[in-house]
Amino acid sequence: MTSFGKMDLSIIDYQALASKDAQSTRTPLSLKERSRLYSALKDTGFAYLKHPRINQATIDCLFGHTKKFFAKPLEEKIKIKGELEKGRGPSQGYSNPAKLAQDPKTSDLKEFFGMYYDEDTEKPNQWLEDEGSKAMRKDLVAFFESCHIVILELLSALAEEVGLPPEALHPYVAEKNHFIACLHYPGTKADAFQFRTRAAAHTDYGCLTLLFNDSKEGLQVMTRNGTYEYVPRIDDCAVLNVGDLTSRFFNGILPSTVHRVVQPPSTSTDPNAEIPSRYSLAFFGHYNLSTLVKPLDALVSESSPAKFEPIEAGEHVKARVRQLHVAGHSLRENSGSVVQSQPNSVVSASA
Ligand SMILES: O=C(O)CCC(=O)C(=O)O
Ligand SMILES: [Fe+2]
Repeated sequence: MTSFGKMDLSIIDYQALASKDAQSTRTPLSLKERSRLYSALKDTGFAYLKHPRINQATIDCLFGHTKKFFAKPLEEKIKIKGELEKGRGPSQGYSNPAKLAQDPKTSDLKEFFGMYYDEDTEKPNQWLEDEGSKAMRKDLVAFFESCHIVILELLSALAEEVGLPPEALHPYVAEKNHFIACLHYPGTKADAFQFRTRAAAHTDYGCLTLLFNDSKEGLQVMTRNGTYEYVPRIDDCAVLNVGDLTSRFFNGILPSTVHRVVQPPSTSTDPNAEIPSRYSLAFFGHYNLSTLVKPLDALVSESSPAKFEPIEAGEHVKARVRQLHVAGHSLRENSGSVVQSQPNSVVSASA
């Protein structure tokens, strides 16, 4: 197996970033952390976010719920199978690309449970009815609310860094159009990774993503020179990354970076070796569907013209979801331009 290095991402302290003094003024420490956030995201599109209102005990408890959920028989889980006509999209409820996608031979080696804002009564989430699922719902709803507050704080920091008022981007996430994916990458033989990945190379398509992993690794981020590096999990930290639409708002200054999930490092490549399962929890912050996303005026000038045409957030997300659900695996924007032919990339998987 090709050996990959580790990515040296900045660790941003969320509590410092969010802090204010007794007069509700930003402390020097907060201002420093806010500008560190901006430069980290500008460099790589990724950063670690330490203590983001959500502690390790909460994450462990959520993993407890999702482990129980995924351990249920497939017949039970597909009672809430994600389907377009059942709600807001094909991933609201249970999805299993590895078994149920149109092309299960190249699809991601994963299954997941997805939910939107739980108070959406028009297109409600799908839940199983047992006691465990009720507890999972309650805790995921609380997690959703905490992540929403974190997204507001991060957006205010990014807005201020480019000279805008802190609330400038807040109206665009007011509808809480966010999406949570509880992910399970089942244990498998190493052989399975020969032509497939746990999550094929992709960018996230929305606002900002907060990702919480268990101790099993395998997340890789593409560097500027096109190679991949591992992003190991760090205790009490979420992995934060920029989605396509925030990248467009910031005229490409903040990149929406390609990433993927491959065979964990330091596991055997013997085709018969058992590779342990992995769980992760992704909060995909999203803009309201009707938000018109175009490079912020503050970042556009004669010397640095707009790099993107305006696009409606909902249209962009819909187009990406369509790509994803035909193939059953993640595809980056303009997927034809994934030029690497790394052993585990989407290119070799589908060639
Ligand atoms: O599970 C992970 O570590 C990353 C998953 C991911 O990138 C995604 O679902 O968008
Ligand atoms: Fe992702």
